[in-house]
Amino acid sequence: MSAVLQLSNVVKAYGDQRALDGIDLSLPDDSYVSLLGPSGSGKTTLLRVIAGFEQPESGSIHFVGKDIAAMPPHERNIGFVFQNFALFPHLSVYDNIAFGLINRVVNPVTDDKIVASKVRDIISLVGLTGLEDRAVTQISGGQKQRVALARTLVTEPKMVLLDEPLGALDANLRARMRSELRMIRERCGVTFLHVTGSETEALSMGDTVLVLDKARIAQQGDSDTIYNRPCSPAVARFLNCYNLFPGKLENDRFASPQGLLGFDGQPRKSADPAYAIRYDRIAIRPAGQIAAADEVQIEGTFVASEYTGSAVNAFFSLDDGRVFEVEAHLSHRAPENYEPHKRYALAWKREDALVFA
Ligand SMILES: Nc1ncnc2c1ncn2[C@@H]1O[C@H](COP(=O)(O)OP(=O)(O)OP(=O)(O)O)[C@@H](O)[C@H]1O
Repeated sequence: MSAVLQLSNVVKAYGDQRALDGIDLSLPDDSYVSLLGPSGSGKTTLLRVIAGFEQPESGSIHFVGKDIAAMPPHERNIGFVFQNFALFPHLSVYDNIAFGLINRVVNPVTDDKIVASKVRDIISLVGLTGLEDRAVTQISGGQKQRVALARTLVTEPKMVLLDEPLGALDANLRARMRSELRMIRERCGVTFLHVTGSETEALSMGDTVLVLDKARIAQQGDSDTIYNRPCSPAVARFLNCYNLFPGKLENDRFASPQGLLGFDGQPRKSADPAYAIRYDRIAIRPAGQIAAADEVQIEGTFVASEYTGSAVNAFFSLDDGRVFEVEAHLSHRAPENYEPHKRYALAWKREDALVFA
């Protein structure tokens, strides 16, 4: 797959602080890319630099093979969808969508028939047929999101940047719009770069996931790689599905506050040593049970469980006060009841542990 966008060593600073610190990335054409990162990691800044609303201090940006560093935003052919939709409240759905087409600086469309045909195609693409004449103040949050997207797509951009596009929607609608957005993107065949603070959203939506941490790209890969093989403790921590222990390598084991923990395979190089085990790789057994030779086992006191619909998350307190989380998917086993204040053995396979050292 060819690259639609390439950034090389892009630096953007606000005063002494670097919001982007040497970003190298290459985004494939015709794909859904999720951009995930903690608050303040530089996600919005990266979108703004790509769109041309901010000028980087250094580095190059190539879009569809062209250097666009000096090109103003309206000439870039890159669409932008904001979290707050930014619709014109006094205009109808149709007029909001037509506005960008009629008023754009480059190649405005002045023929009413062409405008009508393009707007109607897009309205059908995003599923708003029948609502053309409705005021945008009289439609739902999800419909407003679709108008915002349609208004961008009607200008036929080569790429669309979406900054937390689902952030203003309630949880139910948010989940529905995730698959809608993916479908709309597939139909129009352009690359979407979607900023989100939610790891679930990023992993479920992106063909490619970019993880930004402290102004740098911490990892870029498909969802499966990011989820199963986070490249650093920072990425694992941010994914919110790994228990992490600090410590250091001691021969072929990892010395942690929970004692010496075994693992298979080679540790990944890291300045921040840690032992990581995923929440859903852990078995809960009666305390005192002997672990198998290929397992690692610690003990913890059961605190509480949280039912999430498809899974139950159980929380244990370890001897040093650390909280340890176990996730049981309900498709794998029926939910079990654990006794508060009782000790349990927590076991996992050595091969499932990830070690950074
Ligand atoms: N206009 C500005 N002036 C000064 N500093 C800024 C400006 N915009 C962003 N920053 C700083 O740059 C860093 C990156 O900000 P950015 O908004 O890109 O982060 P983000 O990952 O999008 O965060 P969030 O998820 O909270 O929206 C932050 O430390 C922020 O305080």
